[in-house]
Amino acid sequence: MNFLKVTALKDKERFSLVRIFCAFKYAIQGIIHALKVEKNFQIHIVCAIIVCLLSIILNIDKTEWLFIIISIFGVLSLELVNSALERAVDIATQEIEPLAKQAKDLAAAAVLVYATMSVIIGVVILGPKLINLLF
Ligand SMILES: Nc1ncnc2c1ncn2[C@@H]1O[C@H](COP(=O)(O)OP(=O)(O)OP(=O)(O)O)[C@@H](O)[C@H]1O
Repeated sequence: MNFLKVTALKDKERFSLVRIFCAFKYAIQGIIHALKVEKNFQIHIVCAIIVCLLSIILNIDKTEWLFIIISIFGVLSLELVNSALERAVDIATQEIEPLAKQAKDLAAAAVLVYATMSVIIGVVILGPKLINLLF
């Protein structure tokens, strides 16, 4: 192991507020980038805002809020991972590759599975209250 690698390793092990701040800054840059260019992420954000507004109007309780929050943040996180994986695959190959297709389809499937669960949670929590309000 050369000197630079040892120094980098030591630096990583050392508690550093600057390093934590930088990691936070890069993560925020990732979110801003996704907000600007990722259509699916933008759609999920709009859906999340609508669900939150409905939840406030329908006055859901604390436990219901926890389920809604876990659903929203879970979908958003998976969407970000999906976008990252798409980029990683695109860097790995520009060719049409069965493995590249599988990697992207599997990542998209992960979002779909979690989003389906989130819709079910939303319907179970908000559905009856919405029906009561409207009829
Ligand atoms: N290199 C590749 N080889 C084979 N199939 C690919 C490859 N790249 C993409 N695909 C297929 O095309 C689909 C769409 O890929 P793309 O990179 O456009 O992502 P996307 O699903 O459009 O994502 P987003 O809309 O979030 O950008 C993938 O799910 C996959 O099935």
